[in-house]
Amino acid sequence: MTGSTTVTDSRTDARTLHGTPVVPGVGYGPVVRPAPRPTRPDAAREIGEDSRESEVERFRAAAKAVGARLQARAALATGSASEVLAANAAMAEDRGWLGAGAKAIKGGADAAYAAVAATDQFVAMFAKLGGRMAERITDLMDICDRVLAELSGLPEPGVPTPAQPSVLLAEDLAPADTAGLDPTLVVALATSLGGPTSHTAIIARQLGIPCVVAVAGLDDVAAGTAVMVDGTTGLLSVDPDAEEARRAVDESAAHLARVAEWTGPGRTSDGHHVDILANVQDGAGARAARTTAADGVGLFRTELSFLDRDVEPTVAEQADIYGEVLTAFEGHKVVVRTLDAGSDKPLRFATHPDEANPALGVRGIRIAAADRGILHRQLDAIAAAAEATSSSPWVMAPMIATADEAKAFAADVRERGLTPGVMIEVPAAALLADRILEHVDFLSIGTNDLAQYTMAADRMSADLAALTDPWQPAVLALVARAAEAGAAAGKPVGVCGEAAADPLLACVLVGFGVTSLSAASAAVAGVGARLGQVTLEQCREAARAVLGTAGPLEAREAASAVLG
Ligand SMILES: C=C(OP(=O)(O)O)C(=O)O
Ligand SMILES: [Mg+2]
Repeated sequence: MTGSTTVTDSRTDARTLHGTPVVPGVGYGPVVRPAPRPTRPDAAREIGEDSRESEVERFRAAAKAVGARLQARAALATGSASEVLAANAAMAEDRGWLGAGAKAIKGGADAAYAAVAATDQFVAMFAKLGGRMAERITDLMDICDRVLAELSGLPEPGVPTPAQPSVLLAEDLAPADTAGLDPTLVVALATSLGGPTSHTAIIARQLGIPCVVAVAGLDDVAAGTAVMVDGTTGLLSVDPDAEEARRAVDESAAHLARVAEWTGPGRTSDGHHVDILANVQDGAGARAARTTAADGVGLFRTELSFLDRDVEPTVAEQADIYGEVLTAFEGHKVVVRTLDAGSDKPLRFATHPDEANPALGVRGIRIAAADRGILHRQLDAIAAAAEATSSSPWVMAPMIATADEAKAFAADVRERGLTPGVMIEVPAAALLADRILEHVDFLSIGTNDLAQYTMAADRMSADLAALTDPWQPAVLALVARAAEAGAAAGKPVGVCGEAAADPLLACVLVGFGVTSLSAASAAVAGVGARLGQVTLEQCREAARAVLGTAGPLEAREAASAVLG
């Protein structure tokens, strides 16, 4: 039940695939695909004594080619992406690492095995040193894979950096892969797996790359084929008419440019104020969000800053990172979420290992139940960042299920002079929102997980994408209940899940009584512009209408009928 089909466009005879649209916009170009990681040899191939010198040369030449390629990319990239690529290029030609490889070859090993042996040696050393050195492990393993691929004549592993604007197709992408994408070179993105709230979708939205997920038949589209991805309709056309495709890209860009002219503040056409905020994951994201009309940050996903860490960052390191976001939005509202580790966002230093069912396991605030120290150190870091930047961030906990959890969290937050709130993303919390509000100052509804847990459907599953649709009336009924509890208590209730990034649904949420909408930077203007076209009464009428429907399609239609 994917809701995805394959049809033939009779006008162009192009093959059209259907998926779930997640980031609006149209991109057209040749397909690039991530290359698989090479298999690491676990035993050496014996090299005869008289061939060892040339084997050393082969090893050095492969490392040099990898370094040169990374260096060339660094020269084309800008900002931190360029710095990271240059540092990795230097690592490929590190004398210590090359020396360790050459030594293994002189001992009789082949170049591929020597690359792995040298890497293992340095990985062990970096792990022992810890801190910043330990963070280089992933980079070094990546260099090793690239050298192995070069030695075997295979394409470079991982997401390629295309030479021309291209469309990236993949099964699914890790957050680390998508975070480094250059939107001028990857003009659209489509995956065969992943739901509308998967992190591929979230990061694509942050980068403003048109994106469609859960596309059936995608795996059959070969690299190099010209495709057009429409992130508004969810259609992917294979080999479309080139002229028509270019026209569609231009029209979509013109539409997005008109929307981008929206400058805020967030309000309905009759002046009802709604905070339109941005979701960010680090300082760079916050600085980018600052260039939009966002009134502040409604969700700072702190865990995304630490996906590549093996060990918990120190309080000082954390404070620096949080301070960057606070500085970018000086004088504005910033809502910091404490670590939401586990399940689809595993952190090596905070995730409970070996769980049969991680989405229902020890994730989010539940980690603090086992290790309160990790939460306290993070709150200390947020308090230190607040003091250093003279700001007053709001702080919220993910995955709260009970009023007692909210009470304990609020006490820890207030102790540090900060404002406590919680996320509503577990149905139990939505149902008892009134009792939770006795302890905290605000709520923020995470519709991504709320949909997952309400519908008992994995948010990462392409097969279940129709169930995790935030337009599901059951999910919306819980949102309405939490918003009502907030209105009764006179406390703000925001939405920071992907529902807030859908301009039509955003109006419905306002109709429920939601006081702020937080979406990826790329979605801010679209949401603000749409809200400015409707009255508060229209939003309320649309909200009443969707609650009377039986399914997401009917709910969308009911809202469109009222909101236009
Ligand atoms: C905002 C949410 O949190 P995340 O997507 O990071 O789990 C959510 O669940 O809606
Ligand atoms: Mg969540």
